[in-house]
Amino acid sequence: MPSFVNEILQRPLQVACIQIASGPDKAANIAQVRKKVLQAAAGGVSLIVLPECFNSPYSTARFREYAEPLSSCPDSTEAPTFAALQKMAQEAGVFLIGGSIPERDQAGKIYNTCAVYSPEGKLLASHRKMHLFDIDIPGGMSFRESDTLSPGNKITIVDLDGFGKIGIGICYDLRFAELSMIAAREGAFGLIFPSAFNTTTGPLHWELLGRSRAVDNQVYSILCSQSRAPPPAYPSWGYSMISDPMGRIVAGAKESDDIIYATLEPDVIRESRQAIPISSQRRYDVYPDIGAFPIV
Ligand SMILES: NC(=O)CCC(=O)C(=O)O
Repeated sequence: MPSFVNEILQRPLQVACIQIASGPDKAANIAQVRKKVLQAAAGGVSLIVLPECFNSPYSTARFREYAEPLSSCPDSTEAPTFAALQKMAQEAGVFLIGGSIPERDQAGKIYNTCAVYSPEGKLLASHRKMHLFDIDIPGGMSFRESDTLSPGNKITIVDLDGFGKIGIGICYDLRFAELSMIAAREGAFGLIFPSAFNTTTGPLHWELLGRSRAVDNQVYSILCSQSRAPPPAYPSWGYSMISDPMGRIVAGAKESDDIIYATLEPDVIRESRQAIPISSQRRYDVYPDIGAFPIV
């Protein structure tokens, strides 16, 4: 069981979140991301995060058209986005949390998938959005990802060599505290959520959820959103933000395109856990230990 004695974040980590809006031109979306990744990397960061569905419009009717097969050796004709991400990570020399794009499996099912690359361009892991965004708020946001997407079935924890572990979720996954808690209990120092929240729930829940996941688990939470695009595009909330383990927002964007930066500090995790020792105060004599859930 990791603790502050056995550092969960081994050294300070400089992070950037790229907040952009995607449009219908896939090649232009990829080119935009590449430009921003190289720009952020020039600032000396080691980890870059992209938003949800950055290679396509965020639309269930369009996902299949933009979907690509995922492999550790992507073909640039068949999978131009995955191939570009792999190359970008290498070119920039950073860990790259590749937001998400629609992924097509061999059976033709489509997933909302985040691919994670090492600074050498190796595919380290992939996360398929587990909780599909199906909501219907009268007079507000209605969306049904399940019309075209299939859900993933695993919690994704990635070892960033030399730093420690992170947990990955995609947007709506943020609402399910179990995913975050299990990743944190497995030793993640940070929870990363490529996102495209919306303007109905965003004002109420986005900041609340981001800060809560950080405080619940005494880790950093990193929420990277699409920026707000004019109608008829999906109304992304924006407001990418990084919260520290005390729930302080240490970097934040507004609605428009931006790159936000923060340094994640081992001391901040250690100090919050020493000051408020919730991990040793849990009442497993009263309720079950969800953090003991086996990861397959
Ligand atoms: N892309 C998403 O999963 C959106 C989630 C969202 O907006 C919410 O309210 O939850």
